[in-house]
Amino acid sequence: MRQPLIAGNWKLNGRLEDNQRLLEALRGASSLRCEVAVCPPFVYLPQARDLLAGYDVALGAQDVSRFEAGAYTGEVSAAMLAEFDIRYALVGHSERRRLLAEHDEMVAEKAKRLVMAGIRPIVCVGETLDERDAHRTEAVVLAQMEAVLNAVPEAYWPMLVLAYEPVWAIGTGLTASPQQAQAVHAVLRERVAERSPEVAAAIRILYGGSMKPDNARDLLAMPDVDGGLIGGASLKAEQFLAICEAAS
Ligand SMILES: O=C(CO)COP(=O)(O)O
Repeated sequence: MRQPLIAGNWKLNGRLEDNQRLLEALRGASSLRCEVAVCPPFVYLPQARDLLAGYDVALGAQDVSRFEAGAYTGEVSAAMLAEFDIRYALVGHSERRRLLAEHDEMVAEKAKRLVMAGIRPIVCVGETLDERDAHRTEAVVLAQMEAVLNAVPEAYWPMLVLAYEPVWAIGTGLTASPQQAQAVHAVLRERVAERSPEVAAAIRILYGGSMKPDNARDLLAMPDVDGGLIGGASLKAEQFLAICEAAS
């Protein structure tokens, strides 16, 4: 059985004082049956690590450099993250693909850096509304996923987590229906199965895009939805914890 994972992506939000309240409230998540992770901005990772020490809430970063070290101003490497007990890092979030022109090859390089440093990549894939309307959803998400599978050595595939985040559902209040999400998750898992049935059976595929307490249960009830990547609702302890409970 795949243990559900609920990960909160804070995006570009947070202040020391507000974080403290939120993180203290999230300590309550450590008694739940699902795995819980928070992904604050880089600078707040040490604060989150300190406030969650001794609690079963994992830390994730929102990104990582595709470079190992050197003259890359502003970048944060996988080895640096590994010094801070970081278990997960997002790669390929659609906001970065769109606003910062990240393409599949860069996302794949980042995933490879992470696994080599012992950090589990949460690989985000998802189609835009235009791509969905043009019946290109499957082709888009499969290409995004395969770029990572092709770059990361097979021995490290068990470290991967996938996140299906339809771009049209992120921050819009529109959610993929449970059936829409399930259909894409099943396609992703089938493609992994063609390459490794064992990895396909174990890999967790999260859904992200306006997941809230009132729709989480139905989405998480789908056989191939193994958790959630939560944006807006991860900033409110009550909502985030309610989603974690729905997954437990
Ligand atoms: O992008 C997301 C998580 O990475 C989803 O964001 P929202 O939950 O705010 O739609």
